[in-house]
Amino acid sequence: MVAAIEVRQLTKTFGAGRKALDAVDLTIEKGEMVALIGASGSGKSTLMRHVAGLVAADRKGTHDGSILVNGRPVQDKGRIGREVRDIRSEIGFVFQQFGLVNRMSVLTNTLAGALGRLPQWRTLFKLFPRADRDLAMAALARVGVADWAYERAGTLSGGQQQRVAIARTLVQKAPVVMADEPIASLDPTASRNVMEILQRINREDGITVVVTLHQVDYAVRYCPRTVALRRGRIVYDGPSAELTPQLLGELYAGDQEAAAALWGTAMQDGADSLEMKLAAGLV
Ligand SMILES: Nc1ncnc2c1ncn2[C@@H]1O[C@H](COP(=O)(O)OP(=O)(O)OP(=O)(O)O)[C@@H](O)[C@H]1O
Repeated sequence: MVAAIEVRQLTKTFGAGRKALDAVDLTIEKGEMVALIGASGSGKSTLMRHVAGLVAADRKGTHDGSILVNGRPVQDKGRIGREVRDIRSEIGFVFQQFGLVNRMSVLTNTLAGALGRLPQWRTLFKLFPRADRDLAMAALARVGVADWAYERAGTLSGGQQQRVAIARTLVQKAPVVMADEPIASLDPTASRNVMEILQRINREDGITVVVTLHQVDYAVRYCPRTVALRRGRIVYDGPSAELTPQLLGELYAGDQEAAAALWGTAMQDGADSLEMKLAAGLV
């Protein structure tokens, strides 16, 4: 079976020789829900941008540096593929800051997901076919914000706006959703809600979901598999359930602040958190 995302030997150097990504190999099968974790600056967003074909990897060196999405080449040896716009239409993007047009209605923002498959004259006049309007309303109902369909997007709470962003990917009919820190600006309740919706579209629709997270506890709770990055290299790729404070302490040895931050809220609310931190060598 063709993988949803296949990254081979991807290396990206910025500026004076600092590798933001260092020979990254990663295969994500269709229908998986994968967390991408790592401290600030570990390369999560850079990897996402490469998969989206927004940034080209290094050309030099011995690395192959290729990325396929649904078997189609996003980039190869530092060159962005010719079909990249078309491939990108198969990826739904969700960002930390929602990426909605605040002054437009929630419904119009959701319908924007259909733009890629409509002729330009329709999009210019915002003439969306009935089927897409129905699809958008159904998507908004699914994420629980249908009652706000005719409100301006900017008036919604952060959690509601993020749900609209997910509804937009449903209208896009994207088989792959890449969510870059979708809960970083949200409170715990809204965060759980957004993660539950991502989990639902993964389980019910078979949509492949890749989500970057700062905190491991959300990865453990919602994503069967976690990929951990450190300084541009994959230091863990396996079941989220096997991630323990001890293991994180080992993975991020010498960077205790990063390990402690990644363990995050799970550390804060357990009565045994000090013991756990001690066990992990974090204090
Ligand atoms: N356009 C750029 N020019 C120069 N350096 C960059 C650029 N983009 C990213 N970097 C560097 O690449 C490294 C990885 O950054 P990246 O944003 O991917 O990390 P991240 O894991 O997503 O961090 P965060 O969790 O803070 O978003 C960092 O050292 C960053 O400074």
